[in-house]
Amino acid sequence: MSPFGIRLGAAMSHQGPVCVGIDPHRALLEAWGLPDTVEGLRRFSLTALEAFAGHAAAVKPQSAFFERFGSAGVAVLEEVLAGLREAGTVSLLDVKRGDIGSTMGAYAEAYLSDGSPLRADAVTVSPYLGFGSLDPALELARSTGRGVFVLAMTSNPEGAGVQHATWHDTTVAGEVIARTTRANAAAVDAGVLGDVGLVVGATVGGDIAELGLADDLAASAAPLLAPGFGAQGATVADVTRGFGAAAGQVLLATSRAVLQQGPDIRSLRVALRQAQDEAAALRG
Ligand SMILES: O=C(O)c1cc(=O)[nH]c(=O)n1[C@@H]1O[C@H](COP(=O)(O)O)[C@@H](O)[C@H]1O
Repeated sequence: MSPFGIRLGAAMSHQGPVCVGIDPHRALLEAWGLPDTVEGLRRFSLTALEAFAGHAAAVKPQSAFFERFGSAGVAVLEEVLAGLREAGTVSLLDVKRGDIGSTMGAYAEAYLSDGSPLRADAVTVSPYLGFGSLDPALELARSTGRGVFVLAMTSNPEGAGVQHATWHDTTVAGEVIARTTRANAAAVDAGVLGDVGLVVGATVGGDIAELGLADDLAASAAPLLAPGFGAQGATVADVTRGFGAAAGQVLLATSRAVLQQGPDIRSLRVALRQAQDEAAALRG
């Protein structure tokens, strides 16, 4: 399998830089006329899979909405991940895991090893136990052609209290970006997207400018997963303004704004296409 960054970069060029989420909220199940049960979850998820697989650069199931139903819900998540693999669509599993290194190794095996039923092309990880605690995930991802997305500047307003904090003359977010740049050294030299991505909310463009981090983001070779587009209010213009030189690395993430158009598959695809048309402006 070629490296994750290369595969994602190709998919973004081919389909447009949009990652569509599969977030089976209780309210969305209801809006789709489905019961809030495992069977409702399965019908929702397989409909979304059919609508999006092969039509988006990446699809991002949010684990919490599946875990809510216990092991039967996790089995549906496995089914979705297998469907994405079969379709050749990049899967980003949103689990935001982070733990001490030895336990992080077990999370890495769960999501990034070749034999695991929950394997995805990439997972979201949290660096707040120290960036170095993520090493087992970074190493396994690299060796299996997979990737990770490290939380750097999240889309929620509460994130700034931690992420803008200063430590040894740098902000926590700045340190996460610097460590990611080092982890992506080979990709930086080659001028391609690396296997270590960053999560930078589409809503935080103003903060990026204020903290002076746009050039650092651009130099990191990190694909930038940018949630907050659509339901959380961010627009492509916000991203273009705030991300500056890094806008070309952005993979816009959107879940509810598209899913609200279901359950009709054609309507889901139209909403996805609309997001992709808007996002095209990011690539110049
Ligand atoms: O890692 C994420 O995907 C993520 C990071 C972040 O900073 N903000 C954020 O909203 N997300 C996720 O992105 C999705 C956004 O969903 P919508 O607001 O419905 O588009 C949800 O699955 C969130 O958990």
